[in-house]
Amino acid sequence: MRNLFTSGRPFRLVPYFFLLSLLLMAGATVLMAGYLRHYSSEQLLKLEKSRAASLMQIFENSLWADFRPLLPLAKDPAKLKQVAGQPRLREAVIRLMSGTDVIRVKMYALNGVTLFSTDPKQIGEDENDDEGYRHASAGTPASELVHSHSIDAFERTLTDRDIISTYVPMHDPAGKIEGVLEIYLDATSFVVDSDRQLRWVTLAICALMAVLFLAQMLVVRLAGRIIDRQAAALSETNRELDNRVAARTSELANANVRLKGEIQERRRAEERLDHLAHHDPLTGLPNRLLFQKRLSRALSVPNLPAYKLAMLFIDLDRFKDVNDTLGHFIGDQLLNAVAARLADGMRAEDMLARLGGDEFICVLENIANRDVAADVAGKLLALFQQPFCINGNDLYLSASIGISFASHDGADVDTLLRHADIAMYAAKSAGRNRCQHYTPQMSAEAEQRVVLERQLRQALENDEITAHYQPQVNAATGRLVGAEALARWRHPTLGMVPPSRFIPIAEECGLIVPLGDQILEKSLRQLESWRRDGFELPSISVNLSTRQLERQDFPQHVARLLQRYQLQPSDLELEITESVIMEADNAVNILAELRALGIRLSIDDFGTGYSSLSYLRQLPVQVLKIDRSFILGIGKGGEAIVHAILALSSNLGLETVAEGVEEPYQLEFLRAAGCHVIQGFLYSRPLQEEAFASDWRERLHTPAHP
Ligand SMILES: Nc1nc2c(ncn2[C@@H]2O[C@H](COP(=O)(O)O[C@H]3[C@@H](O)[C@H](n4cnc5c(=O)[nH]c(N)nc54)O[C@@H]3COP(=O)(O)O)[C@@H](O)[C@H]2O)c(=O)[nH]1
Repeated sequence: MRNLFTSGRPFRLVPYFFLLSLLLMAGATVLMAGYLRHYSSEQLLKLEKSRAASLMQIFENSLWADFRPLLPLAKDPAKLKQVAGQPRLREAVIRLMSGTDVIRVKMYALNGVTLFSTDPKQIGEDENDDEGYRHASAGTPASELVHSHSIDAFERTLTDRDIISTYVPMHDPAGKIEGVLEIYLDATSFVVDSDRQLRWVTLAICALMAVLFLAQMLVVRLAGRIIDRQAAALSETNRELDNRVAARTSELANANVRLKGEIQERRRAEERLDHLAHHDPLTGLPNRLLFQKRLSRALSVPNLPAYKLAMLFIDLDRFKDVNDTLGHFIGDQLLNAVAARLADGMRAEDMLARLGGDEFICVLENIANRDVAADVAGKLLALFQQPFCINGNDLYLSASIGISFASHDGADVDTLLRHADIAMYAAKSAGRNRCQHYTPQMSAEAEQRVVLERQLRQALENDEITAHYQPQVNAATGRLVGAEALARWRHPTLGMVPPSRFIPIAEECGLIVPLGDQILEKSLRQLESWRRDGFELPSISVNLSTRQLERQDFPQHVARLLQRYQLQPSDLELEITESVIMEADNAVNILAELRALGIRLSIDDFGTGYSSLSYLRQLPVQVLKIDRSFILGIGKGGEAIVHAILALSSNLGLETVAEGVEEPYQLEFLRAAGCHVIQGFLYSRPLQEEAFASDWRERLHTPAHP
């Protein structure tokens, strides 16, 4: 709002007030002076009127009788002049008025004719037009003040005079007006006095007004300065305020911009958090949480028909080996590549999620029938036929898939997931790289595994686990060079439980540590026992699991056992698979400690893992066992691989053991190729200690060929 202080033009109070006040005061002074003048002349006239009335009374009493006879002559002016002009009358009047201020007397008849005048020239003149005369003839005395430069008085001429002429009615004895008397009074002295007084009074008023004006001006000027200062201060304050408001507005605008930015940033952060909370950071696929939410929603449809929604549980085969041998960086890249390939192979409406590790879930909604799920699973498995190129290396991989159907195999997320997992496990057990539909039988088997675990625990407590021994024969000489101790479990009711059944369970539940310890101690005790009996078996091989190798005191434990049974470290060979070495924490150091003790170390199932050759060179191993799968290839085109492994082993300065040799041609090939030791059913199955001793005691020194 624009006002005095904000309009930009300061209000000039003093000049405005000066002008206005001057005008008002001058006006007031003029009015007051005028009024005083008017009042004093009124007073003067009033006074003169009363004096005239008194003089009239005197005149009426003294002389009117002499003049009354003139009244009839008013109709005849000539005659009137003659009669009224008589000096006698004039002198009588002058005599009567002498000593007074009266300078002229006139009388009028009621017809307006001048009946008498101390100036004889005026006798007979008509005064009808005179206002004073008209008022007096009507009964009202009237006075008027005039200034005369020159007037004839009784006996002289007066100059510059203020004259008051007063008209008063003359009455007959009955009180009836019969004429008018006009008396001229010289009021000059009064007027001069009055004017002088009036001048003084006016001067006093002017002085008072001037003082008042000056006082006002001082006050107003002072007030003006104060107002100016306040206005300036106010204006400054306003400016400051405006500046502050502008600055604050700008700050607020900036803050608003920042706030908007922060809100957007927060929204983005929330979206990121939400995305992180619901997605796998490695592959970007939905994670377990999002998968559960979406599946719960899909399952909440009432009366969902069977075989309309399928869940595919995908687990990569031997992925752990990749991770362990090639490292997590390659493993992560491989998982990413797998996720991308799986996503490409699926319909947009299907959901692919990563549960963690190498486990993926695929949910197929609105499928036509049960076969569709198997078809999709087949397509997904086919995606693995091509290698994954990671860091320039072609990696071959397969997957196992378990399938469960909503309604049919479970109504909720957990049940469906558990059953798909069980089916996947069955696919793995059946040889991997395949898919399996869930069946209740699988659950039964899973339960059996739980039962078996409990029974295995009891078996260990009851010392039901024994060791059987399989001979190892020098390929060139046919002499017995050692034996591999293999765990055997004869259950009181189940009978013989194969190691392929209970060893994986023992590894899963951790029972492999006490089991491995028992086999190790029993083998060493047996070796010591045989030697006491004169059966000088050169050495004994024992399998080692990841969990055992992870025990930091394992080398000391082995050393104590060797000492207990008075054996040399070289009497013992420990077999470790590539995956065991890769899986176990600190494996290389533990192996180094074992080697430092003098214990022989052997790489078991060589060729099935992913260990790199450079890594192999660093291991303190002395023996390399060629996996049975390669031996099976002999005679079937797989000889080159066996040659390569033997050459590698030779280059590394390792002894080579071929396991799973069943056929004579395999033996012939291996012997010709330079393999050092043969182990397999061709020579013997694993045997109980007595059988082993009785069968092989003699063959220590005598070459024994099958
Ligand atoms: N950690 C431990 N693992 C152990 C222990 N005892 C056994 N095992 C491992 O269990 C797997 C199965 O063993 P098993 O059924 O005893 O099979 C062994 C041999 O019987 C078998 N073999 C030997 N020769 C032949 C043959 O000519 N044909 C044929 N079909 N099978 C044959 O090979 C198994 C020996 O394998 P390996 O140990 O790799 O030399 C097996 O992986 C065992 O390692 C234990 O105490 N601890």
